[in-house]
This record gives sequence, structure tokens and C-alpha cells, in this order.
Amino acid sequence: MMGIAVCRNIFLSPINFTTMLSKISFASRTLARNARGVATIQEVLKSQVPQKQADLLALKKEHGDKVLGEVTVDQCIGGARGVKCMLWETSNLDAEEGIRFRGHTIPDCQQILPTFKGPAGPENGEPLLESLFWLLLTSEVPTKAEVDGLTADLHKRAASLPSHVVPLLNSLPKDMHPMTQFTIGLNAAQTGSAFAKAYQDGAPKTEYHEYVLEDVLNVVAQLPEIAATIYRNVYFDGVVSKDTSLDYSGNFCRMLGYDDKGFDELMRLYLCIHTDHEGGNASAHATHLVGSTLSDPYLAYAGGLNALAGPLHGLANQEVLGWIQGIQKQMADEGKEVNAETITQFTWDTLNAKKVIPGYGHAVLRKTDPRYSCQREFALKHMPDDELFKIVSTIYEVMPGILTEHGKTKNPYPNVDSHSGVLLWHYGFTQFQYYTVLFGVSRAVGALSQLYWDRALGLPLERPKSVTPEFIKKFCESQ
Ligand SMILES: CC(=O)SCCNC(=O)CCNC(=O)[C@H](O)C(C)(C)COP(=O)(O)OP(=O)(O)OC[C@H]1O[C@@H](n2cnc3c(N)ncnc32)[C@H](O)[C@@H]1OP(=O)(O)O
Ligand SMILES: O=C([O-])CC(=O)C(=O)O
Repeated sequence: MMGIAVCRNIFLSPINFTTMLSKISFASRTLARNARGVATIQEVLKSQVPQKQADLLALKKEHGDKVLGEVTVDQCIGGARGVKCMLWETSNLDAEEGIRFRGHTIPDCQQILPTFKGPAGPENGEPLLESLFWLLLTSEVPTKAEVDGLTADLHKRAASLPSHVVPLLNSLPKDMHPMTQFTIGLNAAQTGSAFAKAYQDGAPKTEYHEYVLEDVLNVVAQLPEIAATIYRNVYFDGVVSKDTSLDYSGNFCRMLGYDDKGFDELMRLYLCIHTDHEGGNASAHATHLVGSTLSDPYLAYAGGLNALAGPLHGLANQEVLGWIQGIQKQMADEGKEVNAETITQFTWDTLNAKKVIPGYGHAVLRKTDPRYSCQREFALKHMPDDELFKIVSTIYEVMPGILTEHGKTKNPYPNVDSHSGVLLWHYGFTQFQYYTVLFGVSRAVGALSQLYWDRALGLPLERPKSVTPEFIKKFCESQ
């Protein structure tokens, strides 16, 4: 009742949105809390939806005809860089500062989100993935009790993975790329989609988001078993063991076959920082686009995974390790050291061969990726003497200068993929052809949180206009 009264108010006199929204957020949270003072994520979202729907309607009503920007011919031909044409709730990317999850930077999240030990704060370790999932979905910082409730719910939902999925994965050729196996596994799990069933049964569009939320939670819950089965099949004995007394990341580490508290912490950090990178990146955008056709979250995120599997996007982390191994091998063959001088030579050889330097450059960022920086901090804290980390650090010293001299890339600094592999390698996770699957487990949390809001806000089918080269020429000549 309170939510509806306030929303009518906003609709009639749309002033001072921000103050109003923070009051509403608090009110919705209070309303959602149950007798124990702990809300479930479903309760919080249910209490938020009417207000968010009203806000969007009011925004459209008040500002629908305003111009957000123009599109140049370069942007039309050049991958729509900088074109503002997508609504994204969960995160925002600034070219200089990097990512903010619901307004919070990565260091903020490390300060405010609950950890495995309990209270927030770096002294207690890295944030739990479940706490970031809660933040991305609801825009609120959860309590530890709420996060624990979400962890238990996800563990329970993991058991609903349809029984044909693991046998199907077991039957795939071991030399099929892990990302191909991953999308096959997720597509196969789609038989359990609550949304697809509800749609077939004639659910009204006002209820779509309720079924989508079920699927979003189920997909996030089921992905670790799909991912771990692939890892254990391709590289080991195919056996996946769980420990559901742990959090999502800790349990996932056990499923992969790692039992090391240091690796658990790394995986908590890793899974948090790869979740979301606003809407325009290829995997999030693909998920959003496919989902806009009312494909269910399984099919929509499989689309996202296929985009993530490309070397200019998520596969770059595998490429980084391959590139570093290339230097190591060549220098070993030539009896030379891997140092600033030989890295510089190897870099120029790569550039002169008309290939990209994986892990460097970015479509939006124009500074060192804060996800690179926080991984570097982790390495400085936990593995300062690691040989591969030293190579990655030397690459960081020389690469921006070389790329600047080369004169093509708009951003000569490292992105997230430049650092993730070296950390995994340190803990014995050396199967780098698999690394993008880990990225895919994490990206589900961001892309699917947004997909929930896409349906809750009733966003339409995405269908931008394309133009022919003849149209562009004629149009420009007539100006
Ligand atoms: C999680 C992520 O997806 S982060 C990105 C992961 N990808 C990589 O690390 C791959 C290496 N980097 C790249 O290929 C690019 O920087 C991208 C794809 C990330 C961004 O692409 P764009 O926005 O087109 O970059 P930009 O505008 O700087 O490109 C201009 C030119 O510089 C080149 N360039 C950009 N980055 C690099 C690089 N790392 N090495 C060599 N050349 C580069 C581009 O290929 C392009 O060349 P062209 O004019 O011959 O086509
Ligand atoms: O933002 C992008 O285009 C690519 C990226 O770093 C991500 O998706 O994490």
C-alpha cells in the first residue's frame, strides 16, 4: 500500500526523484522483512517492482521525447561505440574510473559486502558472490543473514539440474572447447525453464518476471555443476564432489577439485569482479537481446556465453596465458631471459604480424581496468614472488608505452583478462583453455540480474534500425 501511494505521488509531481527513491528503497526493505527481520531476495524484489515500474513510466512520460545523443556515421560503422541506446540497471562503466555495481566501485564493495567470515571489510576477506548478486538484483546491501539465506537457496536449487544434463556432458568429445560444452550444457538444462512453461501455459505478461526470477536463480545455481563437470571430464576423472556447508564460490572450488582456502578467496574475488560491466559488452548485450524476444533465461544466457567465447571478449584471458607462454618458449629456445627488453621485442613481433595483444585495450575504458588493479593487489598480497606474476608486472611496465608508440589502440592499458590467468595458475589451475568458463559462471550473475529487470519493467523486443551503405552516402550527400 505504502509503495503504491508513494508511486502515485511521484507520477503526479515528478520532483526530487533521488531523495524519494532512497526513502522508498528503505520502506520497501522494511516491508519485505519477515518476522525474523530477514528478507528473502524474492520478498525484496516483489516489494520493489511496482515502484520501479511507476518510476520508468514517469521517466518516459516526463522525458520520453528528449535527445540523449546523436549517431555519427563512424559510430554506425564502428560497432556503435558510445551510442546510448540501452537501459541498464545493475551497473555503469566510466571510461576513467571503471565499473560501479549499483553505484559502488570494487573497493567500495570490498568494504561493504558480507564475506565468508561474516562482516564486511577487507580484513575478513573478499565479498561473497551471493552478496554481490543481492546488490545487483535489488540495489541494496544485504545483511549476512540474508546472504546466508540466498546461499542455502542456491544450493537447494542446484539439485534441480535436469538429470539428462550431466550424461550429455559426459558424452561430449574431450577436445571440444570447454565454452562450446558450456553452452551445450546450459541449453540442455533449458528443459527445466519455469518461464518457458508458464509462457506456454498462457501466463499474463504482468507475471513474466516472477517466472524469470525462478529461472535466473536456477541458472545461477546450476551453472557450477555444468562448469565443474566439464572441467573434471576434460582434464581429470569426471568426478564432481560438493561441500554445501560452504558458500557458492567455496562449493564451486570443491566441485572443480580444489581444497585450498587461498584459492577459495581468489575465486570469491574473481566471481565478483567478472559479474557485470554495464549493458553494452557483448555477453551482456547478447543476453539482453536474446531475452528481449522472450526466450527464457537459459536460452538468453547461452547466447551471452557464445558472445563471451570470442577472443576479443572473454576468451582473451585464455589468449593472455597463451601469449605469455609464447614468450617463455621463444626465449627458452633462444637461450634468453624473459625481461622488459625481450617482452618489448616479442610485442613488436606480435603487432607487426597484425595480431592484437590480448589483455590490453578496451572498447570503453581509457585507464587501467580497476578489475586488473584489484587482481594485482591480490597478487601483491598473496603471491608477490610468483614468477608468472613478475612477468605480468613487467608486461604492465612496458606495454602502455609500446601500444602508444604503435599508435592504434585508443586505450594502451590492461583490462581484466590480462591478470586473471596468472592468479589461477599460481594455485595450480593451469588449464587455461578452460578459463573463460569461470568468467561465464560469474557473468551470469550480472547479465541475468538485468534480465530479471528487463521483464519486470516490461522492456520491449530490441530491434534497432540498420542502414545500407547506399543510404548513408545518399543521406550524407543530401545534408
Ligand atoms: C572482458 C573483456 O572483454 S575485456 C577485452 C578483452 N579483449 C582483449 O583483450 C583483446 C585485445 N584487445 C582488443 O582487441 C581491443 O582493444 C578491444 C576489442 C578490446 C576493443 O576494441 P576497439 O574498441 O575497437 O579498440 P580501439 O578503438 O582501441 O581499436 C583501434 C585499433 O587498435 C587496435 N587495437 C586495439 N587494442 C589492441 C591491442 N590490444 N593490440 C593491438 N591492437 C589493438 C584495434 O584492433 C584497431 O585496429 P584497426 O584500426 O586496425 O581495426
Ligand atoms: O565492457 C566490455 O566491453 C568488455 C568487458 O570488459 C566486459 O564485458 O567485462
